[in-house]
Amino acid sequence: MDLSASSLSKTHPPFSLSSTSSFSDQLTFHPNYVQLLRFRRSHCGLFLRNLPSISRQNNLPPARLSNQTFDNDGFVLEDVPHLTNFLPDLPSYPSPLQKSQAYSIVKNTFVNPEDVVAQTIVVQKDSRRGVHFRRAGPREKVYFKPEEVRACIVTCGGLCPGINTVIREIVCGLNNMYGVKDILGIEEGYKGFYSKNTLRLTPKLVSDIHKLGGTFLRTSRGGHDTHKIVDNIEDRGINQVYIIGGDGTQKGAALIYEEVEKRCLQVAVAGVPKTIDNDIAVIDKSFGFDTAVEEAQRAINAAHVEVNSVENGIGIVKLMGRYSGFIAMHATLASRDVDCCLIPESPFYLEGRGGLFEFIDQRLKENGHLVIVVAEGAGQEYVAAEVHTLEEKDASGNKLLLDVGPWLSNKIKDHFTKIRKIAVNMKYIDPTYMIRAIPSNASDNVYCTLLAHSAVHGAMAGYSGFTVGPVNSRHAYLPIARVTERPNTVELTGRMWARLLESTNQPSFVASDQQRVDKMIIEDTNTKNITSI
Ligand SMILES: Nc1ncnc2c1ncn2[C@@H]1O[C@H](COP(=O)(O)OP(=O)(O)O)[C@@H](O)[C@H]1O
Ligand SMILES: O=P(O)(O)OC[C@H]1O[C@](O)(COP(=O)(O)O)[C@@H](O)[C@@H]1O
Ligand SMILES: [Mg+2]
Repeated sequence: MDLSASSLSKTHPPFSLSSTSSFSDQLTFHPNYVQLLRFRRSHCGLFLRNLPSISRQNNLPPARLSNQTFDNDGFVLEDVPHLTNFLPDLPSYPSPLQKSQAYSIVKNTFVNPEDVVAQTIVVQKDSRRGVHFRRAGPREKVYFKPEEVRACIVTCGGLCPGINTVIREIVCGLNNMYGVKDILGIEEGYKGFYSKNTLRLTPKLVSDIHKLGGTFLRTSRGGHDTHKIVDNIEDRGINQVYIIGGDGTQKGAALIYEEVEKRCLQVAVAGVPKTIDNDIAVIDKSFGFDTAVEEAQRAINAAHVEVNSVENGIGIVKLMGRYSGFIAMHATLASRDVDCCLIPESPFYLEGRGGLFEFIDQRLKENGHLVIVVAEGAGQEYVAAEVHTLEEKDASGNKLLLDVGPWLSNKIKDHFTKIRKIAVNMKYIDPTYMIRAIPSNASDNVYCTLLAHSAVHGAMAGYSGFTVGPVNSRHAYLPIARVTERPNTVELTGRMWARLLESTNQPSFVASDQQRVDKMIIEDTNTKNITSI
């Protein structure tokens, strides 16, 4: 089975199959597999602007290879687009890596075009083969002459440890592996395409940036205007676009790719997923996450030292995690000093049997102190019920969260001092931005290097409209929609959460039916002041 992009377009020359409607799906049969080709007759040519760029190879309608299915044992390849899908005459060249001193000693310098990465690796004897992604890595043929490449890099959304390493490694990877010299930095996120001058990036300029937190290119939320961005890409003669950002950014990258395809531009659009929350689906984990978990240990440790030194000490540490509690869960598991971890995925309650107050009471009696880790997105519904503010959004349209940390601290303090008449020593720590702003640790640095290089190899090989990331430890090219269609969240029925519950012995807050009924009666009794249950 030959899955190389060129062989697919050779085996099934897309434009020999004509289609008169603007969208039509055609099935073409191959001895080994069924290939679903969706041909989109769109407006190539109508959008051609008066530019000398190498993008205007022809006016043929773009075709998209949406996926291929191995028909007899359930093999599915969720492929990424290739420039030859809509520029079938695009010439290819031998990869400059063939002459690289470093790579010449590698046994297999190039990835076999048929290599794929399985999404599910735990299988049974009779399992269907399931979903696969194209393996990332250098290809024997490239679709850009190094001297004709003008690449650009942009970073969008919130900060995350490791962004600078990714920037550095895209610049150095393009330069050292492929001899690409013309690399531009787009400053301050998507809006920088049309509102800022570019910055010329050289290996020398970026050589030390991996030691710094933040993003060398600065960042922003909002400001995604697909047409203005793609106009700008054309105007500047850019033909490789590297986009580092989270789910919102990757959705924006998909729109940029669609527009590029519509205009038939020879532009490779490569996404590198970034999120400190680890909420990007499909990939094993996001860069900077390890660093964040490690740095969170310092805050948890401080809280533990503080509460261990006083009477009835209660430490609360707030960690990032808008909708996904991965940082809180992993930081808790790693630390073993945490008594209770609250995450957005697991609703909790304060009062009554099995509630947080009862648990705090027990731990104070047993140990004289406790530490709670709370993810910023936890308990939002309770805070909202009491703090009456208008629902606000940031410039990207993300809902602004209410601050659960001070709310929880006050609730606990009030309950123990006013109702239980127990003096507690509350120590509240919010290290969220301090964690996000640090440089990446050693393992994230290596990870960022692999991500950056995968993106560079993919773009040079002519893939476009893809994102990169490890799937079961092997780096792959992923369709952007696959990583943005739903967020990655902590599975409450998974073993990792069970490990956490087992390690803290905190309430699961999943009350049994009887507990629920009892709790409702107690709450009802409290409000109506009825004594009989
Ligand atoms: N659905 C979307 N379509 C296009 N662009 C988007 C979308 N969501 C967000 N963006 C753009 O992506 C950038 C970053 O998005 P944001 O949500 O702030 O961060 P992140 O990428 O980290 O999730 C912003 O410039 C924003 O305008
Ligand atoms: O204050 P800011 O910069 O808007 O960022 C806060 C948000 O950014 C994050 O760190 C990450 O969000 P993104 O991945 O969308 O950038 C969230 O955990 C947090 O809620
Ligand atoms: Mg996001």
